[in-house]
Amino acid sequence: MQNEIIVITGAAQRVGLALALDLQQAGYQVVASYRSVRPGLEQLQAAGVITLQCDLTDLPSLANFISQLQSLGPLRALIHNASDWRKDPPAQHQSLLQQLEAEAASFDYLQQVHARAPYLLNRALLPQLQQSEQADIIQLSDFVASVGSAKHIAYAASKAALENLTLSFARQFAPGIKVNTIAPALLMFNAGDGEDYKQQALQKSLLQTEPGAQEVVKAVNYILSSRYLTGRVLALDGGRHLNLP
Ligand SMILES: NC(=O)C1=CN([C@@H]2O[C@H](COP(=O)(O)OP(=O)(O)OC[C@H]3O[C@@H](n4cnc5c(N)ncnc54)[C@H](OP(=O)(O)O)[C@@H]3O)[C@@H](O)[C@H]2O)C=CC1
Ligand SMILES: Nc1nc2c(c(=O)[nH]1)N=C([C@H](O)[C@@H](O)CO)CN2
Repeated sequence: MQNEIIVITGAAQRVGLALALDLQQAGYQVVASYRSVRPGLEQLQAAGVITLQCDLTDLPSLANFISQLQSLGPLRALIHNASDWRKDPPAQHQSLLQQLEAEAASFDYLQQVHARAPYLLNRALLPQLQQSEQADIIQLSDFVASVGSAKHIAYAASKAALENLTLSFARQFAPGIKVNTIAPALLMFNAGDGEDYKQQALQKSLLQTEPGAQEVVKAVNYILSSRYLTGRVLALDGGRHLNLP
């Protein structure tokens, strides 16, 4: 694995940061994309991770990111981690048109981050993934892609689109490239989450725990090491699917 290149999107904080640091430490050369400058950037750079700025919804920015990656040679893996967990807009706009515009903008934006950018990156970087003896595409989805959501309907739909990409790309890119998705339920709370919210969220799964980023790190390492897993969505959800009334 020495110096094999792994690209991770949205890696300046939280899960992406933990993944980038773990894989760099394991001997890969990690290339991390970031949108905003976060404290994690310094940690990445100190560890030797190559950091590239990109807004994945902006096509000129994405094109610039892809051309920087194209100069790097063979890719061992591409990990689609970048994500925006925004709620559906409230019904508060003055006119019907304004309401539709707000909802359409949010819907389109989420499709761009979670489905369009992975679709474009997978296709553009295919020749470099094919140059690796063994290559992986790993996508980060969400438990709600399979059951829907009350307040994050557009987010859940965009993650469902991402999960569907797993199927087409796994078929198209086999046998050289494995394509898998990880679908976590709660991993990490956000700063500002209150105690009541946390208790409610914890009780949604059978295991009732906040597992943290390392759970994804372990799942990614498992997928990278497997020679027989492709086209699958790996559930990482504490048994949330069985927590029925
Ligand atoms: N955290 C959790 O409990 C759960 C997470 N997941 C999934 O796991 C993955 C990691 O989660 P988490 O660490 O919480 O993710 P975050 O919400 O912390 O987002 C990761 C990064 O994505 C970046 N990003 C968002 N929009 C864009 C964009 N348009 N262009 C480029 N980068 C962008 C953000 O950049 P910026 O810093 O600029 O905001 C952010 O740093 C995600 O795919 C998430 O959906 C699934 C279920 C539960
Ligand atoms: N991109 C993100 N996706 C998700 C987040 C997040 O912070 N960023 N958080 C969650 C929640 O943890 C949820 O699973 C329970 O509150 C879901 N997706």
